Amino acid sequence: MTDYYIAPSILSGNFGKFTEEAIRLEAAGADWLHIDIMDGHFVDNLTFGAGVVGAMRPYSKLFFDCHLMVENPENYVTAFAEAGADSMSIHVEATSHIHGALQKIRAAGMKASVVINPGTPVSAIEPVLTLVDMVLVMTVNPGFGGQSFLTECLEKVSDLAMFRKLRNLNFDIEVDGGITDETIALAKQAGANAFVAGSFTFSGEPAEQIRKLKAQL
Ligand SMILES: O=C(CO)[C@H](O)[C@H](O)COP(=O)(O)O
Ligand SMILES: [Co+2]
Repeated sequence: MTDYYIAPSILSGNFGKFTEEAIRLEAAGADWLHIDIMDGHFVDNLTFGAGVVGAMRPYSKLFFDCHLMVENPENYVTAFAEAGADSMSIHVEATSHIHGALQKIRAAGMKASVVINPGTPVSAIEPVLTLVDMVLVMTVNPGFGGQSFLTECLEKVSDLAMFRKLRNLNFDIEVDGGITDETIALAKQAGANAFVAGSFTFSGEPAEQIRKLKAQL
C-alpha cells in the first residue's frame, strides 16, 4: 500500500514565528514539515539556514523535509544533520558532485533526496536513482511560493514511477510548487506520493486546507 504525505511548506508561514508555525502545522495534521532553504545564488531569494532548523527541532516531532536551494549543498550536510533534519533534498543542478553529495547525506544518517527543476530531464538523475530515498520533482521554478503548477512536469513523475517499477527500486516521489486540492489529484495520478503545499496550506485555516488535500488522496 502506498504511503501518502502532505508536507506544508513553512515558506508561506509567518517568518517571525517559526516555532509556533511548526507546532500549528503538526496539530493541523501535517505529515511532514517542508523547510525551504535558499541562498540567494542558486535562486533569487534568501531564507534561512540550519540554525533555524535546529531552533525548531525541540518543538516538533514532524519529519523535517529540508529542501536546499543552495549551491554546493554538500557543504551543509553536517550542519543539517546536527540541526536534526530528517531528510535533505538537493538539486542536481546545484553541484558537480551529486553522487558523492547523496552518499554524504546518507552517511550522516539522513534520508537522501535528489531534486530536478522543471527544465531538467529525468535522464540527468538516472545514475543516482539507486542512491536515493526520494526524488523531488519541482512543479514550479524554484525560489518563490505562490506560483502556478506546471502540468508539463507530470510526465517526469510518471517516467520516474515507471523507472522505479522496472528497476525494482523503492524511492518516494515528491512534487513541490503550485499544489492545491485540484493539482494534487493530477500529481497523485501520475505517481507522486508526497506533496508540498505552501500557499494553499496558509490560504485558509491550515487544518481545513490539509483536510481538503488529504480528501483527494
Ligand atoms: O520550494 C519551493 C519554492 O521554491 C516551495 O516549497 C514551493 O514553492 C511551495 O510553495 P507553493 O505551494 O506556494 O507553490
Ligand atoms: Co520546496
